[in-house]
Amino acid sequence: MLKIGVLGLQGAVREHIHSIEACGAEGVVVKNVSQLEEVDGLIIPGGESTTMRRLIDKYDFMEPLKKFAQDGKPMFGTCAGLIILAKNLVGYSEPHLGVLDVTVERNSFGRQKDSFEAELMITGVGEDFVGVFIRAPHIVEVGEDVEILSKHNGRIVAARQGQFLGCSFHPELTDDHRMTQLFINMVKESK
Ligand SMILES: NC(=O)CC[C@H](N)C(=O)O
Repeated sequence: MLKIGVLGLQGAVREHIHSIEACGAEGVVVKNVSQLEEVDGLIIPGGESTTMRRLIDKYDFMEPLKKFAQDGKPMFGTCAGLIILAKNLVGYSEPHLGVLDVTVERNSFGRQKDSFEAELMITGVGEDFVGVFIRAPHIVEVGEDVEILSKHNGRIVAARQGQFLGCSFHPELTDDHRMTQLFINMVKESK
């Protein structure tokens, strides 16, 4: 059985585990660096990227996460997780992991729309995926190897570059597990 880890330092961890299990894979809450060796792919959940980064540093996850990426293992960042994966962040001089070749702007859907749902057309997933956006970031620009998978009101909200997948919304907060399945398929292909 495929083992999919969810970085368990902060954020919407349990919901991702539930979604992974609904797709027939094993979900592992990754709280220790050594657990990275057990998993075939890793989800970095939504939450608060600055807090998550602080905990990544505190528990010495930065180098092991970079190695996980260098080893070609698939990674999926959702919302704050997308911010953690991105190579460039608008208004910041340094990225966090900096592995997915996109530029991301935080909290970029404006105050009135702090949280909202929108039906999305997502390549490889479907035409009617309900995305839950919570103080969501969006992708401002993508590098040339990056495939844009979805846009909402002209803004890029999902993209893939080889082993890396990122989205602005929270795919784990509905009972529609197609986005999680897309990632699990990437993990299968990488084995
Ligand atoms: N739902 C989320 O993950 C919100 C992300 C958060 N606004 C951040 O900048 O980290």
